[in-house]
Amino acid sequence: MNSPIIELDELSRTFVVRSKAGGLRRERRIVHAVDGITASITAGEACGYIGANGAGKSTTIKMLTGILVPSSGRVRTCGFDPVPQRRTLAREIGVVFGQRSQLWWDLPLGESFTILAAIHRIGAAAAQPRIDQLIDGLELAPFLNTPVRQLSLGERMRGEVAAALVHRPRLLILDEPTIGLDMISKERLRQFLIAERAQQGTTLLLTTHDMSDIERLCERVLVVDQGKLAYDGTLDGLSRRVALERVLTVDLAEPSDPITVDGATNIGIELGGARQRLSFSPDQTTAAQVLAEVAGVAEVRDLTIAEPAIEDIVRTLYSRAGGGS
Ligand SMILES: Nc1ncnc2c1ncn2[C@@H]1O[C@H](COP(=O)(O)OP(=O)(O)OP(=O)(O)O)[C@@H](O)[C@H]1O
Repeated sequence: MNSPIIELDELSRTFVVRSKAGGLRRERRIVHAVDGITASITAGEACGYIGANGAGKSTTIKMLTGILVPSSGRVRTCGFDPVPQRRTLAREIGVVFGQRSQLWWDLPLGESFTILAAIHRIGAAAAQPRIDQLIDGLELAPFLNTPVRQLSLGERMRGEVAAALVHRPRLLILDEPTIGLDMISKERLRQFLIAERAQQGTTLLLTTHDMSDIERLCERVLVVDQGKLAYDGTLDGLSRRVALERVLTVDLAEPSDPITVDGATNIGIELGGARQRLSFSPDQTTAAQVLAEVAGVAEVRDLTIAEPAIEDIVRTLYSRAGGGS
């Protein structure tokens, strides 16, 4: 359990971007997509890799999986040098890109799994129990004969996860696995991943813009900003450091004067007082407590709770650290 499965040592990747600068002139700009990241992930861990758009997450994953050559520094994945040893590495890892498919679009979903088993040189007798296990865990039985292009996004994503796990990889890398999914599909996928990890001891590395993915799946978070590592630690530690407010929005049966509640600030009245927004710090009170107090003075018809956005977390982390660089 203690050997590192991912080792990044001053890992960097730059891109040269050329853009028009008026007339025939072209400007040459260097983008430091990943800028000296050092981190080590131990076998069996579940890590979230988060950051704003363009922070460098996908570029890191491409280097980890051997798709992209680092400009400098070192990366080892499952003990291999990913680019030269990409084929060997492919037997040890599973990768799911939320935006890209590894399934055969025109083939029935079930056939993709058999083809993938053959690609990984797993005999039919050994592959079938594993495929059945994945079909069962991801509730894929109703779609096995459906061509992939006819699947809904949620069904396809479950298919993608199964495809990435047919060969029992030690490391599963998920790039935005829940993007575009409804709440129920997200939760199903998360529950499966929790169970898979418990049963197989699979290491998870996932990028996401959804903090609930991190809360449910990961005990460790790495925050990347402008290619640099801004935080590496527990989610609790991150929340303590950033301590971002949550916002409870309540729709009331009747318009009301501004409601005041201990430990929360009323930050907005809409619909003539029928909708009110209360901001609170999770360090000081809970959503349930705030809601109970509101319900004590008005009848609540509906409510939503907004979690802090990853963009806000990164911005706050940096402003507290003195701006980063
Ligand atoms: N092939 C490329 N050529 C030029 N620039 C690139 C290339 N790939 C990435 N970049 C730039 O590198 C930076 C990091 O991009 P990357 O895709 O790794 O970010 P990300 O954190 O995955 O973002 P997102 O959350 O939007 O997917 C961005 O500024 C991006 O424009």
